[in-house]
Amino acid sequence: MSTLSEKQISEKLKDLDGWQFNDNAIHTKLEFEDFKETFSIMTRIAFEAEAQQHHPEWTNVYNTLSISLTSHDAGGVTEKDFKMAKTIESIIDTE
Ligand SMILES: C[C@H](O)[C@H](O)[C@H]1CNC2=NC(N)=NC(=O)C2=N1
Repeated sequence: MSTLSEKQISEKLKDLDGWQFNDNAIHTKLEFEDFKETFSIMTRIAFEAEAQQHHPEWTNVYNTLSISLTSHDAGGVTEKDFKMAKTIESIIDTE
């Protein structure tokens, strides 16, 4: 899959709340009630990531979760990253 241009990325970011582009990836930082809720969401994201064969780079500290998405195979941001970001948003919205 081919990488998106910076212009395409900023257009697509308009459909996503709280995501930014820098360092060749799209990023968000989320905050939840407590560790249990955060890790439960991470588990759901993990199953979806496996299904899409597209895995986040992430850091969890207690109730915060920082996520970066990039397509290593392609060397930049692709549609796969936006698909995963949308999936993450839909998982969060059902909480
Ligand atoms: C073979 C396998 O599908 C690839 O290595 C996948 C796995 N998960 C991946 N996840 C992410 N975020 N980027 C990739 O380029 C990627 N490649």
